[in-house]
Amino acid sequence: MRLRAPVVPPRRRFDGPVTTIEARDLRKRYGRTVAVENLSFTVKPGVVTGFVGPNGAGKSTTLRLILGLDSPDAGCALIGGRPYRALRTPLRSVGALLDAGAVHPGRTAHDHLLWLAQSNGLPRRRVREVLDLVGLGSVARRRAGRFSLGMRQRLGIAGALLGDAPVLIFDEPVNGLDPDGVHWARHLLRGLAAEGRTVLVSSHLLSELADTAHHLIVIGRGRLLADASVADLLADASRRHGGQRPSLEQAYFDLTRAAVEYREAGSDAR
Ligand SMILES: Nc1ncnc2c1ncn2[C@@H]1O[C@H](COP(=O)(O)OP(=O)(O)OP(=O)(O)O)[C@@H](O)[C@H]1O
Repeated sequence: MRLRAPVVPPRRRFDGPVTTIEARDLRKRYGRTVAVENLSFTVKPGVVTGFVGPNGAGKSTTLRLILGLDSPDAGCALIGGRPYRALRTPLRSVGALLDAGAVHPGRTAHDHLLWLAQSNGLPRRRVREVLDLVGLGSVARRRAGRFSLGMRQRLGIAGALLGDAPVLIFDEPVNGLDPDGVHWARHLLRGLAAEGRTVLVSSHLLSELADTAHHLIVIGRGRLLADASVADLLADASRRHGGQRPSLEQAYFDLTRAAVEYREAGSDAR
């Protein structure tokens, strides 16, 4: 089914607290596999920050550590200076889309969001608001099990927006969206940042972020490779390529070339 592209609402200045996401010397290993090693960065409000790296770089692990779904072996992850598990109203503090498939297939889109809203003390009216915002208003009473991948993705985005949080984290948000949907999602993410929110978007495909992100955090083999604005990354790459104008993709390949293989603990003396 083809959904009408939802209208991105006019910008409003977000008047909630200014909040950052911080990773401080994060380390996580699974057996001999290094997932994340000495990883530190700060994600600031007002811009879309892309979180990129090759497959197996440690992006999902980092997001799970930030969202308190896993515990680090060392270091810490903070949202507004607190670990996720210490947040008193988590969904009002941080909205996240990690796995769009994590919806009971027998529940309607409306009931899924209502359940989320009620279990987080959020007003019922937010359900209708976010359904309209993501363009699912007309299929609100349809069971999520009958949704296409793109519709499930929109439902996941709706869940992340439910708490009107100052911090938003999206893992592969355009996965399964058609070109209209991708265009809409880009505007949505940029709009949320323009409202003054902190927006972190993870992807293993730079092309998905090239027109969206203002700033990039690049990781490979669990380590930080770059934490810079898109403009600075392009300027650096241009210097490396003798003044030519390389694409952002070329800049990314330069950074990640040596980091595309998985690594076991102790197998690399870097
Ligand atoms: N629960 C786990 N048990 C064992 N190894 C794990 C576990 N979770 C992640 N890993 C390993 O940690 C490394 C980092 O994985 P992670 O999923 O965080 O990377 P990613 O950057 O999200 O990759 P992708 O882009 O493919 O989703 C990989 O080598 C992965 O196999």
